[in-house]
Amino acid sequence: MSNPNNGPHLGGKIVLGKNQYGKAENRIVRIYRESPRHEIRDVSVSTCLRGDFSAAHLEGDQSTVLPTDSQKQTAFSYAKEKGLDAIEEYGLALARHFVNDVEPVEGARIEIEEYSWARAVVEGAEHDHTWVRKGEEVRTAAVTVDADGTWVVGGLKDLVILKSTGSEFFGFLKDEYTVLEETHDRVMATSLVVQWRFVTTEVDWNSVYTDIKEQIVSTFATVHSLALQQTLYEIGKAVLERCPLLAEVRLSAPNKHHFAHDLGRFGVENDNEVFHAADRPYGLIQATVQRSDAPDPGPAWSAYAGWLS
Ligand SMILES: O=c1[nH]c(=O)c2[nH]c(=O)[nH]c2[nH]1
Repeated sequence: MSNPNNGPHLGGKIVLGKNQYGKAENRIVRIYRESPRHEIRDVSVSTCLRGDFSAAHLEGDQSTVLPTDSQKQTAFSYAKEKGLDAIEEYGLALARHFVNDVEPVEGARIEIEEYSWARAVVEGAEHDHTWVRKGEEVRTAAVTVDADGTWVVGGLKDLVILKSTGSEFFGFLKDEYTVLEETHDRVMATSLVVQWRFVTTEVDWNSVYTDIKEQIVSTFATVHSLALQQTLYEIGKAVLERCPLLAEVRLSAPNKHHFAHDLGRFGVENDNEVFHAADRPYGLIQATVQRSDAPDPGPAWSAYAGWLS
């Protein structure tokens, strides 16, 4: 085909680049019903296999391809066989299985989200087998296993948090387009995504998770914020100080702007009491906080969903 452009014409050989495949977002609910007081776990599990799958791409030869359906079936069966308590532990079991027991698989990544449920309170008592969905945050885990090692990243997302004072934003750089007014008292709100990289798999996953979440919330509340950037750094620092098993914390925070609404037009005073909660656009502030001696992250952050974007 002729190239109508005057730019460079490339004639190199076409080759297959990086590739991976798996079953995304298996929605698995596990009920523990050994006693009348049932337990529930509710997760979304994505499996992803890495290795030499070039024959499938180049020749349509499936002899090394473990179907994504088999990966899905394994994820469901492991919810019974291995149990589904800490999502990090369950992810480790799945990843190790694919790498150790399925011959062509050189690496596996398991990404999990957990949706939490609280026992319904009926006539003043917690019910044995009815729950209401907790909306507070989604717990996350990403486990990678390959020939070079094992990496576990824990985390949470959708933690919507707001403070009604204790936040300022002033002294910022100004140019001819700057109209933003300085403030010494504003609402600060965000929906936090925080991920933390472990340096070991010898972890009491659930209690560490509880500690980290508590630290995130208390740091957000108690740091007098001069910017969301500073708050993120302080959260990352406090989490690392609290948990020596972590090398690195990554944070992403949309600045959910709350603009004091102009009531002066109606002769009504608005002393930081009535706000327009704007949903977009939003500032998006992201930061990594790590120890100076953090080991190399390897493929810890090499995500499955969104990998090609
Ligand atoms: O905490 C903030 N950081 C910014 O970088 C920024 N930019 C902005 O307009 N408002 C804010 N707030």
